[in-house]
Amino acid sequence: MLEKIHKGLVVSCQALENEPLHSPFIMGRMALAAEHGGAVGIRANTAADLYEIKRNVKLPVIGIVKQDYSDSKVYITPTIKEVEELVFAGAEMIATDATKRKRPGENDLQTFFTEVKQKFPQQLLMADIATVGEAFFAQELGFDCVSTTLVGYTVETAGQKVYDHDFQLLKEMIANVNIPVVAEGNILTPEMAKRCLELGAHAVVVGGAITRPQTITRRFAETMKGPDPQSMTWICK
Ligand SMILES: CC(=O)N[C@H](C=O)[C@@H](O)[C@H](O)[C@H](O)COP(=O)(O)O
Repeated sequence: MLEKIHKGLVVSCQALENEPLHSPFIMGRMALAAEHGGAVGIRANTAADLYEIKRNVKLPVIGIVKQDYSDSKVYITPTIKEVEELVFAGAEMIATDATKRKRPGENDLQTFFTEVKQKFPQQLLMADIATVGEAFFAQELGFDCVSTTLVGYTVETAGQKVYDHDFQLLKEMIANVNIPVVAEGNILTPEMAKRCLELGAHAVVVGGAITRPQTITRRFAETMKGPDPQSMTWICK
């Protein structure tokens, strides 16, 4: 799979229960539209969406299950239960939160990783991380690749965006790890995606800017209301 997505666009087709497009049927069609547009892979949430997406496209899929547990802030594929669902649904790669935060049941990342590898030794695993240290630790554990998915979504990185200072964090990750680094999270334009590849990203995952019409609409509406349309703060910060 890593070869198939190399230097390409992976489109994240996700809509949670509280989002207007929540439906495996719609995600299947989103994935088809992405395939028609030139995507080389899909990222999908839940086994149900994954099944439907696989009925619609031939592209490899990075699977996740977003699941909240009361005793942990980790919600992207937090336990072996979600991993099992994705393996049986046929995910070519499975992404999981690989920050150092405690997982449900006081589990830590290393124990979880060992459990997954024992049960599914052939399964490709993507580490969703937020810092260079987490990227390095994921490599040490044996993850197949890292993705910048969680930059800005942990306490340590609150307020940060992956594109800050011309993708400084992405550059540092690429310089510090040998496994592929995927750029993901708040990649809002084709130019930003291209820049990530120029900097050495293995691939780029784009979600909201392609598959969340409510956020695309909001960006238009808010920019149109703003006093200075030239400022374009949402891409230039
Ligand atoms: C932080 C988190 O939960 N990210 C999720 C991970 O799968 C998705 O909601 C994002 O859509 C995906 O990472 C792509 O990012 P963006 O939608 O910004 O292009």
